[in-house]
Amino acid sequence: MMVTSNFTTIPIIDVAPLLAKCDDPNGTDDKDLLEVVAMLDEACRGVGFFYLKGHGVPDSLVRDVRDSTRSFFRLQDEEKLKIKLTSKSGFRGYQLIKENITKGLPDLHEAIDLYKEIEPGMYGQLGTTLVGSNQWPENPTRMKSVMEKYVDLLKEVSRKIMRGIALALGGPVDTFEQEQMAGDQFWVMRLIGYPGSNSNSKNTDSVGCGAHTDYGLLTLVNQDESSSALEVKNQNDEWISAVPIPGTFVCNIGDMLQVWSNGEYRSTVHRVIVDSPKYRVSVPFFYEPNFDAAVEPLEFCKSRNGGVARFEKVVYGEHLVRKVLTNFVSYDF
Ligand SMILES: N=C(N)NCCCC[C@H](N)C(=O)O
Ligand SMILES: O=C(O)CCC(=O)C(=O)O
Ligand SMILES: [Fe+2]
Repeated sequence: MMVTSNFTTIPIIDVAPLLAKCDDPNGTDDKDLLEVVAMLDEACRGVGFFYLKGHGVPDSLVRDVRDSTRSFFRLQDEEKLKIKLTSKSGFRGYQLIKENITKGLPDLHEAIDLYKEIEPGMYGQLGTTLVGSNQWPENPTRMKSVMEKYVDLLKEVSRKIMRGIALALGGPVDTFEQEQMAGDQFWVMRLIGYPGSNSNSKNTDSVGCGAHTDYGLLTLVNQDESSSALEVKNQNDEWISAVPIPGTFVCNIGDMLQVWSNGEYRSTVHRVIVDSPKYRVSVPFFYEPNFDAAVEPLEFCKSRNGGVARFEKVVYGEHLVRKVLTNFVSYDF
């Protein structure tokens, strides 16, 4: 298939046939499913981003996730800081505007960081930085139950998309469900609020989140419908806007899938530009490999490239912890 990396649009993929049939032992020959697989292959190869349509997550829940996030960020700082993110909280909790840094510059966003629970001793030394449970606010009271329900549904959608991606890469359907890969997958979720800005130029006052790639397998972004802010970089260094499309998630490939696919699928650089006076809420869910997965190019991907590995082996948890430890102005709190 043609690799078109100077994309100017982001494809929309209706994954309903894949979700319906990917767990059925005979379903993977289905014509509609294979059509989705072909579209995934093209999108992951050429763009690294696509809109996920037909995901089956109820719109009321998708909205509730954004609305409860918005109500929390409307509270006074004093209230929000009751669940402050610290090194002692396993980097879980609330961070103020400009406390998160990307490439050395503070980002114009506030956020709550959530991770799958890690109990003391799990993963040995590797797990210590993120040991803990998530911190939930008193208000809105429904936040915890809304988010936990949402995480459960998004994990299942993501597992099925990864089945489609496994087929798209030419591997067995359950490639990523293997015990040592993402059979006991980790997850991350960020509830993010971007303050409105009057800046209409793309200067440092308008960087909601600096240019970066995501760390794991697959990201599903639930963004406000009314503000366009997420931008994706193509190979000509042009920024393509991922305008919100109601009823869809923006979906993109993370660093670990880039490594497993031996670079056939890229973790594409993206950023968030805040140049509208309107407050924007966005909630990315990150579906990740096992915390302790050792990730290296898959044999069936490498073989298409003369058996040459384009990436070195990386342990996902080490990659994540390295990022977390450099993501904050000061984590000595
Ligand atoms: N868990 C994920 N993928 N989070 C993405 C955050 C990207 C911004 C972060 N400050 C950075 O510099 O990476
Ligand atoms: O705010 C967004 O829409 C995306 C944020 C993002 O790229 C991230 O948190 O990794
Ligand atoms: Fe991102």
